[in-house]
This record gives sequence, structure tokens and C-alpha cells, in this order.
Amino acid sequence: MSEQQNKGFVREINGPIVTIDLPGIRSGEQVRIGELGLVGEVISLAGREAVVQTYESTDGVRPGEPAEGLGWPLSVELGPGLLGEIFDGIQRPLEKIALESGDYIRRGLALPGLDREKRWEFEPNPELAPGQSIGPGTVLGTVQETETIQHRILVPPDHQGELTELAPGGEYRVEDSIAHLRDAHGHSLHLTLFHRWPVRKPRPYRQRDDGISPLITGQRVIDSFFPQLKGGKGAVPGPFGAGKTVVQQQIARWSNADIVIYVGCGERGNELVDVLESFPQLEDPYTGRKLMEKTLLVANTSNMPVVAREASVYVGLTMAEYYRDMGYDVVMLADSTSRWAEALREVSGRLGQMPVEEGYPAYLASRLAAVYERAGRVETYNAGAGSVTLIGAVSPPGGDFSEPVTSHTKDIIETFWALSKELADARHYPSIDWVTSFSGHVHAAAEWWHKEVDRHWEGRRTEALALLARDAELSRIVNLVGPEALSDAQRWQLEGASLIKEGVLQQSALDEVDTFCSPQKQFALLDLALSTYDKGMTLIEIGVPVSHLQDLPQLAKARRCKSMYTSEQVARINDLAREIDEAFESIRLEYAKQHTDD
Ligand SMILES: Nc1ncnc2c1ncn2[C@@H]1O[C@H](COP(=O)(O)OP(=O)(O)OP(=O)(O)O)[C@@H](O)[C@H]1O
Repeated sequence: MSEQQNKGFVREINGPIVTIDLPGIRSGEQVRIGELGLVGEVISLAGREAVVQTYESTDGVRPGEPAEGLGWPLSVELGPGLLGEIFDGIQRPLEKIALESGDYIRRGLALPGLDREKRWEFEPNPELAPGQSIGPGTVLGTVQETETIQHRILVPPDHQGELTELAPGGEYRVEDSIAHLRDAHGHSLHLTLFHRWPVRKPRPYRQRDDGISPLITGQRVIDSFFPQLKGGKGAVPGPFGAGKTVVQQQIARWSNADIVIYVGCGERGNELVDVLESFPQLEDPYTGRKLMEKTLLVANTSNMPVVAREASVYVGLTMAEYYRDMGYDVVMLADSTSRWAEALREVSGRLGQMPVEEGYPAYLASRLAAVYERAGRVETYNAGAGSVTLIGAVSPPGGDFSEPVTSHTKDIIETFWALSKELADARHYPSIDWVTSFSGHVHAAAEWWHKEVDRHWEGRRTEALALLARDAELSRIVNLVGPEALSDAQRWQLEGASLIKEGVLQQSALDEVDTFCSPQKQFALLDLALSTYDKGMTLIEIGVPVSHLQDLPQLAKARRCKSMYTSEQVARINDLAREIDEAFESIRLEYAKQHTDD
């Protein structure tokens, strides 16, 4: 990327959209606008005039003020020092900004994403020697970025040649040279611990990888009912206050991903504050270290215009792809893609483009698809597997899932966790509706579950969903004609469904024991509910009145045992299943005895 800078001037200002006169400017180029040097990006060109979307408020900028092209597209800095950081939508480190300019970001503030002074202990790759040919993905060495994450310093995707020098082990700053290579034209290039990458250009990889590994989130309704694979695309649509943020935070906190990237995109300030305050306190359940050691946050701050949300998703995605290149499994959470789409709407409106559905531009669907397309499990250049799982929250106005962002998202993703207002109102959390949610990964995930947990997993899941569907039908009858109209078998079906709802699907994020549930415990709870239901039904079929079964104290225990036993105490859940068996057996014997006595 050339660092040559072009100068011009501002012609016209229309909110965040600024027209500049700047000969030689290129489409997509990053620019600085006005005396303040506001950050922007060229979105269209007409001769020497360029239309720029600015990521900072243009209040006070006047025609005639200078405009400057930086010579490179909107890019992020990729290198050690990303983890644990909180960036704004254009990768400015928020904590450092707070130190420099207080709580408010001074407009035009140009702070690099990565700390220039910090020294990192670089360990060169012992298998490399000058004279070797190196290319995209070659590991030049490693840096221990945090206690748990080793940062592999890779040759960037657009570099290839002969290694002429590799720095010895020692402390280096991100701008220090750690290797030299000679390219095919004989030019000597030096490589540092970091490089820049344009955010709108997906990072390349060798090929897609079809390996199967579920993203275990510890949330039963997700893992056991609507599973997500690593590298998959998911959406969490939900009406106001139904629990989107909690679902995303639970995934960030408990999932078995190596790296978590949380992009708070246009959500209300207090929700972001909650994330920013709570994350640094959390512990990673897999390593016992601080969760922030494997996490980075991108947050649109309240003084950034709507348009800035657009960039933040690409900034997050590029960093996610970068860690994927190192062979890590990354989860990126975007909260929310609706607010992101509002930025597209605002820009297209200001450009006078023809609105299509509800004011959104015609390219809404293709932009959404292009964002989600960057997720995936891949074979990296250095032959390992890595993945980016992308999960976007969607906040449809009025909870209407037929609106454009939700409906287009639904066509793109593989996993749809639809939150329901009715369930949230009834305090059934997570309020993921088992009727409207779906996962395209069930059969693939079954392979893993059958091998690692229990070969009855897929069958049990289907039985549970069938019972829940039956419950919905029967509840309609009860609403119409009252419970008296139901037979004992039907009442037991309602009882079985309620065992699944309370004992399996409901899971409080605030319950210390139940907030995370291992796959083994998930299956044990599901099996407990269903085997209780099955055995009860055999008793009902020989004529035992349903009330005899409903009164059993063990049933109440089956509803509560998710919070009584931890993931390490699965054996206790199996003990309870045996206790219920014995109780049913004694009812059967007693009933048989009564009938012989009669
Ligand atoms: N799994 C859960 N366990 C316990 N409580 C929950 C759970 N999910 C949601 N809640 C409750 O619901 C409240 C609202 O959840 P949340 O903030 O995630 O909703 P939201 O859909 O993100 O809201 P908004 O539309 O405002 O963005 C939480 O503060 C919490 O009290």
C-alpha cells in the first residue's frame, strides 16, 4: 500500500456524507476530512469528486476545508496486543483515548490500534533459516500474547519470497523489523510483528474445510436442540428486551471457542456499558484465567454517527479472520445487525438511492450475505484448521420477524434462535422458541454427540420436540374446552412437556450452578425427562390414574435437579432416574396387587 498522501478540499456536506474534490483519489480509500481530520472512506467516485462516508460527526465542517487521501483503504492493524483491548468502530483503543481525551473522543483523534511502545518477547521459528522460500501463512515465530493465547506471527497473505533474515529471539515493538524477504522482483521487504489489512477484503485461506465440531455453548436449548457448528452462521432475532444480549453474553462467556470477539454495534449505551463493565470481571471456565485474555471488544461509542456502525462489523470480522489464520476457533458476536443495517439505510437515503423495502436499499440482502459469508471453517495457509463462527443479534422493530433484516438474515444463516416475547413475559429464559427456531446442523452435530456423549442423542431430541408440539395442540384444546376434556394420557403428555420445558429448556444465566451445562449433563437431563415420561405412560396405559404420578415428589426433583447438580455430578442425575424408576415400579406393583385383590 502506498503511503503517498493526496490533498484536496471539501465541496459539500450532507450529514455524514461529504463530497470532496481530490484528484487521483481511489474508491474505498481512507481519507481525513476538514481541519479536524475526521476519519472517512470514499464510497463512490465521479471524476475528481469523491463521496465520502465519515465515521465522526461532521458538525462545524465547512466547504473549502482540506481533505486528504491516505493512500490506503480503511484498514485494521493486526498483531499482538489486540486481545484484552476495547476498540471503537475504527479500531481506536478506547481506554487509551479515555486517558488522552477524557470520556469523550476528540474528533479526528488519530491513535494507532496497536501500542507502539509495548515490547513483546518474540521467539523465532527454529525450523526457518535464511534462503528458505516463505509465503502466506509461514510462521515466522511466536509471541505469548496473553497467558493463554500464543500469537503466531505469520507472513501476511500478500507477501511471498526468499527469507533473507530472521531476527533472533528477544523483545521487539510491533513496528520493529523481525524478518526480511526478497520478492520475485528482487525487492527487499521487511516484516514486522504487525501488518495492516483492508477491512472490506476477506482474508484469503487455502480452502473451505468440512470438518465437524460443534460450538458447545453450555446452553441446553442451543446445544441440544438447535446446535451450532464451529464456522457456522447464526442469528438471534428477538423483540425488545427478550434476552438477545444475555444469549450473546452467555455464548461469549461459556463457548468452547479459543477467541471471542464482541462487536457492540449501535446498541443502547447502557447495554454496552454493562458488557464493558462485566467482561473484564469474568473468568474463562476452561482456563480459570480472565475471560478478557481471549476476548476483544469493538464498541461503537455514542458520539459516533450511525454510519460508523457499518465499519465496526468489518473491523471485527477482519480481526476474527486474522486469529482464524493462526488456527484458532473464533466466535464473533455482532449486537446487532439491525442497527448495522440502519447505517446502510441512512447512507443510501442521503445518496438519494431508491429505497426498496422499508427504506432499506436494494443491496441490503447481498451486503448481509457478504458479511455472513466471511464466517466459516477453513484450512489455513499453514495447513491447520481454523474457524470463524458469526452470530448476529437481530432486533426487528415491534418484534416483527417478517421485516427485511430478519427475513433476509433467515435466508442466509444456518442456525436461527428466535426469541419469543411470550416466553420472556412468562420468565421462561432463554426465551428461544422451539417452534420457530431451527438449526441446519442437527445431523452433522449428531455425529459428534453420538460419538462423544450418547448414541441416542438425535432420537431423544426428536422425541422431545414431538412432545412439545403435542403440548401446543393440547394447550389449545384446554384453552377452548378446559382441562376436564383431556384424558389421563393427554394430561401425562402435558406433564411430560412441562418436565422438558422446566427441567431442560429453561436455564437461568443467573443461576450459579445452571448457567453452564456440559453436554453430558445436558443429555442426562433430557434423558431423565423423557424416560420419566415414557415410564409414566406405560403406567397410564395399564390404568393408573395420572394423579398418582403427578403427586410423586421425585417429579419436582426432576424439574429442579439442573440447579442441584453441577456438570461434574451427572451420576447424581442418573441416580434420580433410578429412584423415579423404583417409585414407578412400586406404583405398578401396588396397582397390580389392588386389581388382583379386587
Ligand atoms: N438466560 C437468561 N437467564 C436469566 N435472565 C435472563 C436470561 N435472558 C434474559 N434474561 C432477563 O431478561 C432481561 C433482558 O435481557 P436482554 O437485555 O438480553 O434483552 P435484549 O433482547 O438484549 O434487550 P434489548 O431489546 O433492549 O436489546 C435481562 O436483564 C434478564 O433479567
